[in-house]
Amino acid sequence: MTAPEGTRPTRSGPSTGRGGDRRPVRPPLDRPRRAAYEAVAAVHRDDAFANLVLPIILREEGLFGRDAAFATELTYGTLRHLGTLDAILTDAAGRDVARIDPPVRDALRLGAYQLLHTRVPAHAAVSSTVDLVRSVAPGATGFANAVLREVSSRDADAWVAKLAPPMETDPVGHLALAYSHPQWIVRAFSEALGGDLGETERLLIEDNERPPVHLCARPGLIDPVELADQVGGAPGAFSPYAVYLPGGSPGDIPAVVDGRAHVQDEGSQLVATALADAPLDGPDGRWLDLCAGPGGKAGLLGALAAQRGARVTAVEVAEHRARLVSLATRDLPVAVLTMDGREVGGDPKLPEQHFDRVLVDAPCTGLGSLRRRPESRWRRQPSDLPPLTRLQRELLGAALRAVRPGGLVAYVTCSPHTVETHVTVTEAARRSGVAVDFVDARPLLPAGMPGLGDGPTVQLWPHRHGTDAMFLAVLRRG
Ligand SMILES: C[S@@+](CC[C@H](N)C(=O)[O-])C[C@H]1O[C@@H](n2cnc3c(N)ncnc32)[C@H](O)[C@@H]1O
Repeated sequence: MTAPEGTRPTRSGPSTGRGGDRRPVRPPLDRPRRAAYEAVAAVHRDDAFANLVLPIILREEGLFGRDAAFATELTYGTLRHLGTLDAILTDAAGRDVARIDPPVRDALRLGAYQLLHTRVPAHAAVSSTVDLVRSVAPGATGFANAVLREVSSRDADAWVAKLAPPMETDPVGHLALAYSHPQWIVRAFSEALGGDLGETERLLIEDNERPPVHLCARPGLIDPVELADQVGGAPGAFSPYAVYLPGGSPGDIPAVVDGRAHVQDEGSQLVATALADAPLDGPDGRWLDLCAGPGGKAGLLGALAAQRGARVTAVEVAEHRARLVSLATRDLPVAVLTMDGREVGGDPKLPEQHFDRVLVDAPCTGLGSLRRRPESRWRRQPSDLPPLTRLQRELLGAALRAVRPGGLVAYVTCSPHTVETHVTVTEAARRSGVAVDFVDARPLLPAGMPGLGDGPTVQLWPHRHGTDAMFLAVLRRG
């Protein structure tokens, strides 16, 4: 495709001099867009994670403050909206995006994102993207220019109206295209929300928002109101330990540096606290975190355990993640074991019927935190579910062996997929061979918290509670 007449961007850069060569001097590629391009390209080329690769690129480029924020917005926004952007680019280019040279494709995605989802003026979005294409694929500037002119001929809503199937006949297809999620994930969310398409839509919208940063003021170490004052934030709506951070880098906060607070979604705080606060008869000194890496919940449980004279055993199979647990729980009564949590009963360090409270924060698809990992919705596949659910069942089975009679097990996922939540819990309990009762988890969450459903399990939601979509089931061993 060649650029139609009159669609080439005009340039107004300073001239190189009088008379002679009057070609404009091109401004150097702007560094925030270059950084965003490098991050998006690394995600697609190297399977990188945006949240890991982008900070490195920003540091290498020396980008801070507003420039870093702009690069971050472009990177995360482009990756979140990728499905919709690709459908639009396919239409605008007259060929499947899969058939566009990858460097040009990633540049076009960034350009289309700026045109449709930011306040960047159209001429700036087009010309900066063409500059970018010139630097990565000089022969493709005319093509890029023409595609972006076509993209800019409609706004985002008009593109959705043109390309999405009708909501009435194909609601999943419509929502998937309109809100840039794979169809199988839209279907899973809708099922977990009881088929309520209006709520499903609100959830998808929330998934495309920049997530807030929550801090956990570790109980007994720092008062959350004091922490909120220090960071210019606000105490959380639900968790007694949550503080909402208004901006800035959490790593620069003294209380985070010295271990009195850590970064943790409020939903994660709530499920860990629910286990710690659930009424329990008999001894209460031995707590177990069976899937502890990188240590967020172990940090909170450790601080609560310190106040109550209990000790936490934190198990993590991956060595580097076990090291992170040790760091996150230094100075707390937490012993870290690097081993497979399924070895309960097969290793003297993990005896059967020994622990009073057990947390299984199981490995899962992470569909409940898509806001935080912008590329993960495109990486995850339905085929991930069978091996994950088998592991979840085995870990929950191990937890039910580890807990003493009368003791409590909390099963937690950061996914609302019913196969990872209800199906896993029901199946693991059935296969465990021990008597198990479901404890109603709703009263274990703060009084007055809305939208907790019919129990006994609890599903938190970004659009209802402002948290990740954490699932919680609490089981008592008979
Ligand atoms: C959802 S993450 C846990 C998050 C953690 N509780 C926190 O709050 O920071 C699940 C963890 O389980 C670990 N894991 C996976 N299989 C395991 C196994 N068989 N035994 C113990 N840990 C396992 C993973 O390496 C991962 O760190």
